[in-house]
Amino acid sequence: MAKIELNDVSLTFTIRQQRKVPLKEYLVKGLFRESRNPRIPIHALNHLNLTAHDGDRIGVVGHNGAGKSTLLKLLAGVYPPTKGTRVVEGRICSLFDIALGFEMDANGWENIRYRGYLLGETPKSLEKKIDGIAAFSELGAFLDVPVRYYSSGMLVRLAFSISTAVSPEVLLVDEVLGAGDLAFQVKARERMRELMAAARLMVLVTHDIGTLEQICNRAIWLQHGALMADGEPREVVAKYKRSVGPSGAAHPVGGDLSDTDEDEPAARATTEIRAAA
Ligand SMILES: Nc1ncnc2c1ncn2[C@@H]1O[C@H](COP(=O)(O)OP(=O)(O)OP(=O)(O)O)[C@@H](O)[C@H]1O
Repeated sequence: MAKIELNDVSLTFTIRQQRKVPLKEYLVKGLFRESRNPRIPIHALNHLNLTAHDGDRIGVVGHNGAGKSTLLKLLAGVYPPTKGTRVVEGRICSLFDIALGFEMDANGWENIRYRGYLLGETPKSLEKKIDGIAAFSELGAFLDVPVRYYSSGMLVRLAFSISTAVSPEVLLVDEVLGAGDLAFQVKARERMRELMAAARLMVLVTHDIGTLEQICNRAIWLQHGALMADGEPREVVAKYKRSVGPSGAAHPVGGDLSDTDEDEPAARATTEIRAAA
């Protein structure tokens, strides 16, 4: 049985206003002082409650920076909640940032093994799947070459072929359908359809409302990290669309930057971005 249970979950990132600066500038400008380089909390998720069970196919909608990807990463266990509790039961398959984390000096075959083990395969179970993974990637002789020499599209092919060879119970997907070239996309879509049908529980982040309404039986709408609506996809999407309005500029993008955070964030991101405060 697969299950997701988020109880009053909040996730706050803390960033610094200044980007990375040379040591000299850091000392001369006194950037070590809190007042000169203040911490800025970004409330990416705000007091979220969500329960999902077998059979739920949840589509997540919301503006840029609403917290959709952060929610997926929290469900996958990449980020712990700053506040509240997260329970996810079932074997998780995460389809986001899939081309990251390869061993660049290892070849394709070796990377299939490394990643397969990370996904919970055993040497025995992987042996049965490895030829299928290689065939799906269509990388042929390139599988003997260190992945450092792959193009970005070839890396995506390999990553997608491995990640989708498992049988997930909880499938977490973030706009992955644009993977690879045109020929690969056709195959990838078919594979995704099979995977989604096989998963017990799915959470899909997408800006493609048509796909969401086709695939999902439930939708949630996030705005500045808060849950605005949860229910039947058409109704939730209609509410989201109404909030955007005909001009398309109903609310500022990004997470909530209001300075009302009382928490010491558990997930402090090291980031070089200059906060657009
Ligand atoms: N690693 C990080 N460090 C600091 N802030 C972050 C980090 N990741 C996300 N954020 C912030 O958290 C907020 C939510 O970001 P998230 O990526 O979850 O949005 P999203 O809804 O997926 O947006 P989009 O539709 O643009 O992909 C944003 O304000 C973003 O700036």
